Amino acid sequence: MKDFELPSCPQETNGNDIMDITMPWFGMDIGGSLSKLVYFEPKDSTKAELDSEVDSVRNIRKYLTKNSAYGKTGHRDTHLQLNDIFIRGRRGTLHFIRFPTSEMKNFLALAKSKGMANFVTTVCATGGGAYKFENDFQREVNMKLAKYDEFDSLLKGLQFVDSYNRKECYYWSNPTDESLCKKEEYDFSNPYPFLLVNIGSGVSMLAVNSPSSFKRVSGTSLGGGTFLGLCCLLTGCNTFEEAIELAASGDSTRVDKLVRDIYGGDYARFGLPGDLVASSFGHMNSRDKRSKVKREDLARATLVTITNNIGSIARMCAIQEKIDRVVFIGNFLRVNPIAMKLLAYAMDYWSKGTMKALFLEHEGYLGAVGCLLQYHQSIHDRIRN
Ligand SMILES: Nc1ncnc2c1ncn2[C@@H]1O[C@H](COP(=O)(O)OP(=O)(O)O)[C@@H](O)[C@H]1O
Ligand SMILES: CC(C)(COP(=O)(O)O)[C@@H](O)C(=O)NCCC(=O)O
Repeated sequence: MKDFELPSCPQETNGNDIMDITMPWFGMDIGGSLSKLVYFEPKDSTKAELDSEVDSVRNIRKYLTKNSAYGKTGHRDTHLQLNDIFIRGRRGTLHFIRFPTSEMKNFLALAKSKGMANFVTTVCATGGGAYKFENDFQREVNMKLAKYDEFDSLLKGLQFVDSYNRKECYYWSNPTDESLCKKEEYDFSNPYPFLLVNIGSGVSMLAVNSPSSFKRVSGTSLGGGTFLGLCCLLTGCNTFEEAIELAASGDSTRVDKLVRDIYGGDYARFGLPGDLVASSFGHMNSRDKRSKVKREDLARATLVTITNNIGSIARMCAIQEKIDRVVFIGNFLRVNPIAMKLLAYAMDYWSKGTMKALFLEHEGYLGAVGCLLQYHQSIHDRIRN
């Protein structure tokens, strides 16, 4: 286990003093679709520390750790909880909480009602929402946001989480054979270089060469937000979970035009197999085919279209950067084995086995973790200087 040598949790009070007291430790990643909140709960507090803990802080800790649902839309992913984590010499538990960014107003009202405004004067935040909602945090709950870049945060979070969780990184073995395809652990202790593909609302691709050296090489606006948006339009579904459930029992070949629908079989000269999608949604110009298609088929075709497009761009970026390991993260992959297997298949098949698709258990929370770590580092630096 690696202690990242971060400071204990000093907190700026309203009087701008730096105090080392037991306060809630948060990292927030406010994305285009979901807000991710990571909460570090110290587990090594002395009796004196616990006795001196103010009621609001105790109430916040209890509220967050005893519940797994907050209001109608907030969730704690209890299966992702990490115990025995060391941050700046403090031992504790990391909790992972998410809510739709569209609920930010309600989140701020809840934070206010729990007395957060009285104690936590600065919260570390990353993602576009750290900029967009900065004034709302200040106005509604008197909180300052310490803002960190989302890609710096992602990479710091990735290194930290992977160093703690032996089972963090995995791949899908035998991706070209559905009956043999299964999830396997991957030793990511020697990771560089790798391509990081963050599939959030949109998609960003980073070539990562060392812990501190990366560049954003590409991106696409056809991402997780596009999948959900199109699925809602085409099927009338309302949630990501519903969209994935529909897709799981759908048949995309009733929607997509395949190579064999055009060639009658493979297009052998250029190695295009008959079951390859030639034209996504290509059948849907036919009134007859439209009349037979089900919501499930449309959801599946949407998922396949978006995923294959991301896989194809990722592969081209990996070739261009001469990288053979591609790590896919972001909440689009949450409860989404169909997409992961498709990406694993695409990387393996088109690279003739030379490229590997990797995945991470805390796929959607890396930015929030990294942001929490950076906040502690910067406070540490401020105290030292
Ligand atoms: N409960 C959910 N609600 C909304 N979108 C979800 C949910 N679970 C997974 N997703 C998917 O995750 C995407 C957002 O991923 P995320 O990594 O959180 O990105 P962002 O930072 O842009 O919010 C959504 O566009 C959607 O495809
Ligand atoms: C603007 C973003 C970095 C925001 O991140 P997100 O909230 O989607 O995770 C991302 O949506 C993105 O890279 N979009 C693709 C832009 C493009 O390269 O076309």
